[in-house]
Amino acid sequence: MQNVIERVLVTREEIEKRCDELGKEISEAYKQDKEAPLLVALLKGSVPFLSELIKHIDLDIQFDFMNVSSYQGTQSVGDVKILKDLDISIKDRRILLVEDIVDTGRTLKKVTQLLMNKGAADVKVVALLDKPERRVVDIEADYIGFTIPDEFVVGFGLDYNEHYRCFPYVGVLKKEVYK
Ligand SMILES: O=P(O)(O)OC[C@H]1O[C@H](OP(=O)(O)OP(=O)(O)O)[C@H](O)[C@@H]1O
Ligand code: HPA
Ligand SMILES: [Mg+2]
Repeated sequence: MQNVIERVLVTREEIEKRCDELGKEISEAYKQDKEAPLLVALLKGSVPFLSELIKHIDLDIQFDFMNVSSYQGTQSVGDVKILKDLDISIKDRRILLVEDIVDTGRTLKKVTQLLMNKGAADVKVVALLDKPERRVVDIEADYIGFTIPDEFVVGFGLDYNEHYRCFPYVGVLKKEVYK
């Protein structure tokens, strides 16, 4: 275990197994549609999760990326800025938003509203992690990988100031790293 990690919360094997389950659920939910959903992944944290999840979705899905930023270090700054918009038109498309974590919920709320305003037929959310104790806005993901306690986590896409994203598991960051 890397020495900045206090303890591992979710192992690589648990993530793979859960992505398989989520992929099957999602495939089942959208299988009657004429057109498969467009997965919209939020850069950068959701990239490892998107990569694992799409292996398990048995539909002709497409994916695209948006980049919004809301965190500096371990602090949510409240204001969600759009740094990169979508390339593909989402008018009348069913969207599945792919997130690494729902924490305060501000990012999800803002992006969901934005996609609806652009004319999406429907927006659902799949999140690898959910930290419900930290929520400040009323929003929930439709598909959740793991519910975790109120601790700052890194790995499998999640960073602390752009570090530790590439750990293959999700772990609690030692407080001495950021205090
Ligand atoms: O529920 P919230 O409190 O809004 O927090 C969740 C969001 O914050 C992080 O993004 P960040 O801005 O750190 O971008 P990143 O994915 O590039 O790390 C994370 O990846 C989520 O998108
Ligand atoms: O616990 C977290 N870790 C990394 N990034 C985050 N963005 C929101 N919560 C977290
Ligand atoms: Mg981040």
